[in-house]
Amino acid sequence: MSETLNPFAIDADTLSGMKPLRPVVLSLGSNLGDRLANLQGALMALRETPDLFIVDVSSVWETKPWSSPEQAEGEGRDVSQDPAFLNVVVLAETNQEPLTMLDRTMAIEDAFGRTRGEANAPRTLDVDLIVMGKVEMDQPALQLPHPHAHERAFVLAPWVEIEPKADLPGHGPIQDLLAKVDSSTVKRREDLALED
Ligand SMILES: Nc1ncnc2c1ncn2[C@@H]1O[C@H](COP(=O)(O)OP(=O)(O)OP(=O)(O)O)[C@@H](O)[C@H]1O
Ligand SMILES: Nc1nc2c(c(=O)[nH]1)N=C(CO)CN2
Repeated sequence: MSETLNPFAIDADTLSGMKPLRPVVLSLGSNLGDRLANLQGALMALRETPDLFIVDVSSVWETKPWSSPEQAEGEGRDVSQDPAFLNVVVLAETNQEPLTMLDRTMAIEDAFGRTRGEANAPRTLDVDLIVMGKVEMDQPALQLPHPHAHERAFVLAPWVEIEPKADLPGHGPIQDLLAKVDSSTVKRREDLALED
């Protein structure tokens, strides 16, 4: 039988260059400067990121500065007097590699005046990668899933709002995780929203 030409066929080279789309969850926070404008700008920059497709954005949440239990017990910075954060969670899909995404999110932080000093210091913009599909990484530059996500109400509450059935790999359903953390530290700001 003679071979017919299929105009929709994808050749082998193209196919091997195609990377799978992975779901990605990002946490955005700001507690310095014009917090809402910083989050809005970061969302626009994410929308302009090649090969990153925004699927959903949570409400804006006002959240108390969080620090790890060790830090709260006196090792490290006392964040209790720091200004409150505004936080949102963004769901997206990407075929970028995790470290490429990290480069991009750090460049976005820099563009919004982020300075890097002490851990948990007030910041104009923080963009954390929470999960990227099933990727597991444990390098200083990038840990996936984010090692503190399961204990952070400021991540879990906005995430549950837009993806209630999600699981955090290694920890289970995010609704159950949210039930275990102190939700009195986070409050949805019904008067605020990010624009598309
Ligand atoms: N999942 C991740 N998302 C973002 N950055 C990460 C992640 N895993 C490791 N990092 C690394 O963490 C470094 C410090 O980040 P950052 O200054 O934002 O820390 P932090 O916000 O004070 O604390 P935390 O990382 O607990 O949110 C970054 O340079 C980045 O390379
Ligand atoms: N409420 C709140 N607390 C934090 C936040 C944040 O975004 N929101 N980010 C931190 C470092 O990533 C540390 N603590």
